[in-house]
Amino acid sequence: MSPPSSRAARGGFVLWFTGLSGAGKSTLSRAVAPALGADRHVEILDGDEVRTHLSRGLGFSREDRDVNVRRIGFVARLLARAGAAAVTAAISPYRETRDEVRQACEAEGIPFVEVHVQARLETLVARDVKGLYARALAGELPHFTGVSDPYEPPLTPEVAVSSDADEVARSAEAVLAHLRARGLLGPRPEARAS
Ligand SMILES: Nc1ncnc2c1ncn2[C@@H]1O[C@H](COP(=O)(O)OS(=O)(=O)O)[C@@H](OP(=O)(O)O)[C@H]1O
Ligand SMILES: Nc1ncnc2c1ncn2[C@@H]1O[C@H](COP(=O)(O)OP(=O)(O)O)[C@@H](O)[C@H]1O
Repeated sequence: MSPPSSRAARGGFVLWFTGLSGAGKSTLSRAVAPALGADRHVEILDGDEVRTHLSRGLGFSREDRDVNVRRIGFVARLLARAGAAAVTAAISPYRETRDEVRQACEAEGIPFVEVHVQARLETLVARDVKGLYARALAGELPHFTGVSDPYEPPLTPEVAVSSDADEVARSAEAVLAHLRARGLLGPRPEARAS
């Protein structure tokens, strides 16, 4: 196994989006991904997609969510160890479990960047892309995050964006600016040219 310094030289990191269903995790992960890939491989581990493959059969109890989040964290860590930008987009509602994944990454020298994608419940209910909030509010979906199940927001995320207040491009730029400031991304293309 190679030492952490050579991993860091290849530039792998974990970019972890967390937030309620419909807050914009997938949208933002897709928006930032092209900018991450200039000099490294990029993979997106999307909650919905993971649940059709890696976590097929898991439900939404605390135990099942924790298994799901730990699996996503494990795969993200392997990808980052190999030099990729591993982008994750799962609700990941429990602080302790997210922090466990963070610690496992940081123990190996892998940067872990947590992005809280905030949105007011009323915005999500109005959006209701999948019709799940209507069902949850009608009592038809028990354990629905933010309605009938907990969501523990990060206390000190590296980046917090609000999809109520900001356009996708502005939120994406906030994430990319943080990555640049950390030295995880090259300069903007126009800055490089000048
Ligand atoms: N009870 C309940 N609570 C929350 N979400 C539910 C639930 N049932 C189904 N869904 C759909 O599953 C998606 C969330 O899966 P995740 O893997 O991201 O959740 S978790 O991190 O394990 O908590 C989530 O997708 P996103 O909207 O992409 O977040 C929902 O579409
Ligand atoms: N500022 C914004 N940031 C992110 N998504 C937004 C924003 N404004 C509207 N949306 C819309 O909200 C929805 C978010 O859905 P999605 O990205 O699948 O959320 P999640 O992955 O968190 O469940 C999309 O339909 C997206 O177009």
